[in-house]
Amino acid sequence: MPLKTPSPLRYRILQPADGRYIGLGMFATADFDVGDLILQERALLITTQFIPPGPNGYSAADAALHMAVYEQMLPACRTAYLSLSNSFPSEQQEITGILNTNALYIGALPGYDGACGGVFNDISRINHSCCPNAVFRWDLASFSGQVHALAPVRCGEQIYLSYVDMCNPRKVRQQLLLDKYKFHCTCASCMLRGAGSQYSDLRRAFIAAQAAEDISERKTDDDVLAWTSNPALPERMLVDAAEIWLAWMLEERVMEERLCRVVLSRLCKAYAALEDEEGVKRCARHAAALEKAWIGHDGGWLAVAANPRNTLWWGLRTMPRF
Ligand SMILES: C[S@@+](CC[C@H](N)C(=O)[O-])C[C@H]1O[C@@H](n2cnc3c(N)ncnc32)[C@H](O)[C@@H]1O
Repeated sequence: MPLKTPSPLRYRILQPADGRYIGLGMFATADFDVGDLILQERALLITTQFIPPGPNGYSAADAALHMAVYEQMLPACRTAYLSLSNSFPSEQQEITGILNTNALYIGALPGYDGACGGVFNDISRINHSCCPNAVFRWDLASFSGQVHALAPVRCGEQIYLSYVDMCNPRKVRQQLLLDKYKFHCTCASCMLRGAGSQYSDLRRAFIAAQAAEDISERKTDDDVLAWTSNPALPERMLVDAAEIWLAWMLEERVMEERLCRVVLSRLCKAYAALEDEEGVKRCARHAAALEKAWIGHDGGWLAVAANPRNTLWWGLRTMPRF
């Protein structure tokens, strides 16, 4: 499939003015809403060996593979590749150091079940934040990498991805980033101190714990049905709890994919059961935007937002029972 990157480009690669990041970063030159495509780009290089390597670095066979892939690149791609940053100057070959610093996870490709990584001319310039405003996804149909907004991004703001699991507490994230990517994270979340930092760690731990629970769609349906059929349970019991989960994920900018999906689905169903049309629309639109960022399309949520009264859950809590 052809690429869909908007023309002219709606971002620029610049040196961050605040000096907090090493090297360059990507900045928005337009406003983006949640789910909007910021850019789409084919990789300079794709390799079947995904980084980072084990504690002993890459084997000689890995290094030979990197060299073989590099040698197949077109000259213009090689020049672009060599101009990317290298946080591993001690690696025996520069090509491997650049790969370590810049590869993004692509996952399996048809014909190869292992994990692949890709290096990109522009996407690999995106700095890390533990409270990112964008997400990377591999789009097989166009054989390219896509970056979508995960939060509203205003013109002039820097675009960030997360390189590590954001549910970890600050200290663990910092150590992971130092070990795997050789930098001290200076993102807004890592700059929090004292009670602010403790509160952030607590909320992330809570998000991780919830995500590890049985939060399947089936469980959601069982919970919503149990609540609709028991008038003794408080009317806003389900929505109040789910709104708190959602608010914490939004405030931390930790949009844990599995948990977000279930929380928004739970909210849509509970609001429908309460005949709260605006509640369903708001949550279904949010779910549609996030799905666009994660899977490339709205996942059917726009149809729910367009017609909340058509859902199976409509009025289940408010209608008289026989
Ligand atoms: C994929 S590159 C990102 C683009 C890079 N800044 C450049 O100039 O090409 C990753 C490197 O950028 C720097 N970097 C990324 N995020 C950072 C952060 N939150 N704090 C400090 N340095 C960061 C580190 O040197 C890291 O190894």
